[in-house]
Amino acid sequence: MLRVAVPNKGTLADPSSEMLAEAGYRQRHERRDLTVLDAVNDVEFFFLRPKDISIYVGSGELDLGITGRDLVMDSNAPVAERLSLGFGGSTFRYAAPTGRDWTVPDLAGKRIATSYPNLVRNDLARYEVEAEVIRLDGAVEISIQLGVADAIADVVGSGRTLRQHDLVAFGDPICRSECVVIERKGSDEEQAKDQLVARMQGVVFAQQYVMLDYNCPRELLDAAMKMTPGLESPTMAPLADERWVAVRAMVSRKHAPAIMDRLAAFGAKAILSSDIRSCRL
Ligand SMILES: Nc1ncnc2c1ncn2[C@@H]1O[C@H](COP(=O)(O)OP(=O)(O)OP(=O)(O)O)[C@@H](O)[C@H]1O
Ligand SMILES: O=P(O)(O)OC[C@H]1O[C@H](OP(=O)(O)OP(=O)(O)O)[C@H](O)[C@@H]1O
Ligand SMILES: [Mg+2]
Repeated sequence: MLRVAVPNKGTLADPSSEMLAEAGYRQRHERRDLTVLDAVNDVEFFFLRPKDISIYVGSGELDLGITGRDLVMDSNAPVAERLSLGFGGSTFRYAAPTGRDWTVPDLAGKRIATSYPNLVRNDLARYEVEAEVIRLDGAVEISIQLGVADAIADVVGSGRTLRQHDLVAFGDPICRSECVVIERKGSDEEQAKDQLVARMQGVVFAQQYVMLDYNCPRELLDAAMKMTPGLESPTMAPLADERWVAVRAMVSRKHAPAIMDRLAAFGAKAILSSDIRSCRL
């Protein structure tokens, strides 16, 4: 049976479970449940702290895990990324009080608070900067005003928390993170792993596209096909009124509103956009 680790708390927990449910897997009903057996798909899910997930997968106890790339890098566990899930995007950055132009070499001899000590130590080594790394569990942005650190290294999402504490990010991002599926190469469950990853990939693709349906005047079909080429080519079906053709094509979700505007301006009618729940491309 395939054994898969899923975040039990934090930013990545709900979207990870929702994506697995969308891919057809059974998920927990009670937030306190630590395991769920999906007998139909022959998978057991383990709900673990995101920080611990790469340790379990790296040790070979679990076959696949869902967690943040930054946490994987901090763990130094022997795991590889299989798939990016398109959510939980963040950067991991140094930050320090505003009012000065900080650079990474300025950190020499300073105290840097972080919840990701290995990630930070590895990055400082790359710059050959020696500094004291202070490990905290969270709320790292407050550590400077409380006097335990001179700078921090932490997850930046919107940047709101940094602004609230008069901190400014500096240096290249230490890591660009998002939620990923990880594996340890060489388990006995390679086929089962491939199947779960393919189903998750189907949901990731589905979220990146919408299905567009519209009616197009027959004489404008060539131009319409150029606007919505679909994957191979759009589906076309004649309407009862011979002057019109129904067109259906997948388009990228990001570009769909602009494409709909152009189709409407062009003379298409009844332009509908609908979500795709899962797909294989
Ligand atoms: N504000 C955020 N925006 C985007 N991703 C975030 C944010 N905060 C944390 N993450 C991502 O979540 C993962 C951290 O998991 P963690 O267990 O620390 O959850 P958390 O969301 O910080 O919740 P908590 O601190 O309550 O446990 C990392 O991969 C990190 O990049
Ligand atoms: O750039 P922002 O959108 O403001 O997000 C960044 C903040 O979000 C996370 O904190 P979280 O809420 O997980 O609390 P924690 O520090 O206790 O982990 C992270 O550690 C930052 O503090
Ligand atoms: Mg956190």
